[in-house]
Amino acid sequence: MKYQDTIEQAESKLQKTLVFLKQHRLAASPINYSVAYEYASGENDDIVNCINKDINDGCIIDSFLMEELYRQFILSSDESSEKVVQHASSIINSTQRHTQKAQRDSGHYANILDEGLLLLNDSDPESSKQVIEKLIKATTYAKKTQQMLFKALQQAQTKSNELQQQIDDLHANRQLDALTGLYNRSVMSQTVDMWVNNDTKNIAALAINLDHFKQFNDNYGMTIGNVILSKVAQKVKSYVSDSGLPVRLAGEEFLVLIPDANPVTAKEIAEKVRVGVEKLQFINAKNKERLPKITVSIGVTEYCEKIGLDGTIQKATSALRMAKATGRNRVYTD
Ligand SMILES: Nc1nc2c(ncn2[C@@H]2O[C@H](COP(=O)(O)OP(=O)(O)OP(=O)(O)O)[C@@H](O)[C@H]2O)c(=O)[nH]1
Repeated sequence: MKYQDTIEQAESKLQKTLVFLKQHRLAASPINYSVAYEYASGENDDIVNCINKDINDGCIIDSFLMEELYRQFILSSDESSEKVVQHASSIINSTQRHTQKAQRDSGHYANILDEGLLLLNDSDPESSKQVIEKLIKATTYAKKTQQMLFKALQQAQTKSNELQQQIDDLHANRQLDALTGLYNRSVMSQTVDMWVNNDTKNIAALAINLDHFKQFNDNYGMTIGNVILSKVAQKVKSYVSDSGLPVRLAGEEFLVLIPDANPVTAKEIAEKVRVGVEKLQFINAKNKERLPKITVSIGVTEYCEKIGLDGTIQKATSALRMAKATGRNRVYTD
């Protein structure tokens, strides 16, 4: 990021950033601050659009969202991509250097060969012997150059495999939420677009939310809360990742989208997830104390093209609210 503001401009943006953080009750952590600054300065359109949309939709601007925006629009475009690009250009430069040297050497070798063949003379064995010796020397040198080139190409191959791995990791990182390993919102939108374009029928939407999680955080702290959140997410994923797309929608809210699942199947899957989470047992690693049961409430609905993904999420969330209102730790289908 590069800012070339005057002191006055920077101060005004700082003020706006602090107001934003205060307004949304966000701690001034480095990540929250960076995203809030980008928003307040209005320079990062992606961040401005996402936050404005969430505000308009009445969504809470929490540190989870800030982290996602940071990873998606600040971190990814700066550090990680830069490292991969640097790595790629070092491979290309090194391979180019070796190839150019090999080209020069083989041109030189061809000249020596041409000249030598012209000078070979049956009637003058002594001069022919000298020519042959020169040719042997040049051949040995050319062989060495080729071996060096071969080695350099092998190294470039190894490096480019590493690079491919880095690119794959980077790609996966951009798709996954760091805490839970579930997919993020941008993968969700892309996947639903793809399903709709392919005429996929019966996309079930399950909105999943941990019950009384605030109380849990208050009693055991955010760090243990984070571990629980991640374990619950893994459990959810274990039931649906073969057939559907598990997404971390917001702080402690997950959404699972399952194509080709009629309402009966969707309800069955939701019930399996609910029971699976209920059965999880957590032990506090520090004092070996057994932690209270964690349960989830689940709202089930069906994707409706007329109202789109946002409308479908709202419908699933309404069903989830009914599951909460009717006692929690239950599945409600609309
Ligand atoms: N540890 C942790 N907590 C989070 C995270 N994201 C959101 N939360 C917490 O989740 C809690 C959600 O609280 P509420 O929306 O009041 O809901 P609840 O206490 O689960 O109550 P019900 O949903 O009505 O059952 C808040 O305390 C948030 O701070 C996160 O990433 N980690």
